[in-house]
Amino acid sequence: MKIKVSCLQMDIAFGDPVRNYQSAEKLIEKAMEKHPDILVLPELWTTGYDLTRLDEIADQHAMQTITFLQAAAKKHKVHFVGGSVANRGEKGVSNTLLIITKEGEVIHQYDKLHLFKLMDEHLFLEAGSKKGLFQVEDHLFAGVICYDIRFPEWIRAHTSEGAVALFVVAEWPAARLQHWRTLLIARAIENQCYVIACNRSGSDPNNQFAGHSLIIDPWGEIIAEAGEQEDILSAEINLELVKEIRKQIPIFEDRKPNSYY
Ligand SMILES: NC(=O)CCC(=O)C(=O)O
Repeated sequence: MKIKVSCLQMDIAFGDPVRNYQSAEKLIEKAMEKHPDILVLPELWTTGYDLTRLDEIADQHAMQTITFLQAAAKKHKVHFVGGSVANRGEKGVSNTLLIITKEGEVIHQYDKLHLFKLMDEHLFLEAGSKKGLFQVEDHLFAGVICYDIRFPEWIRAHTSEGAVALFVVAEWPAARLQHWRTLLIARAIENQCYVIACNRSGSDPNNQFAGHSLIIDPWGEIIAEAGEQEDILSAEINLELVKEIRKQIPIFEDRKPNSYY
């Protein structure tokens, strides 16, 4: 089964949701020229890391972003791994990944588990606890957020339940571009899954971001990579390849989890 995915590597206006919805709308229109099945947006794309102003700009139950993505999904008949948003709920603000089908149904919301202290997330955000597994047209996928890729056991918790592709949404700084590329390739090889990783471009008052969104096959080969600037990165993924590679080197059968801890 072949699926076309596109990452919207957008520049994010700091603390300005109105501008960011406008930018996203334009990028979505442009991305649809290539007729993708799934569109991916970056982390915290409506606000950026303007965490000190979350009282003003966090999205109440993510409703504004959900409504925006539902309309786009139905208009273009495309599934969304809709990036993450600063989502104000009952217990505070979470960094929430939104999965919306082409029919406009919200099928999963994943709250980032590992909060990144270097960018003050622990001071302003609540950590989640549930996995990012979701199903699109009979395929089991996983969605995680940025710093989560440094935790191989968290990714393995998803692939050992059968996930065949890992979607990563990120605001990853250029200062650690080498980590970004190396970790994503490693997660693809060790889990024998596709990795579709959408980073942002541009800068905010504290960081220059790396761009370099990546689409990596289950053998660890990069099949598409963006540069530093705002861009749309597209590729076709072939989910049969996951089955073939898992058969050739059966790591999921060969694991010895009882000996690991
Ligand atoms: N937004 C993030 O989670 C950034 C993670 C990061 O930069 C890292 O090095 O890890």
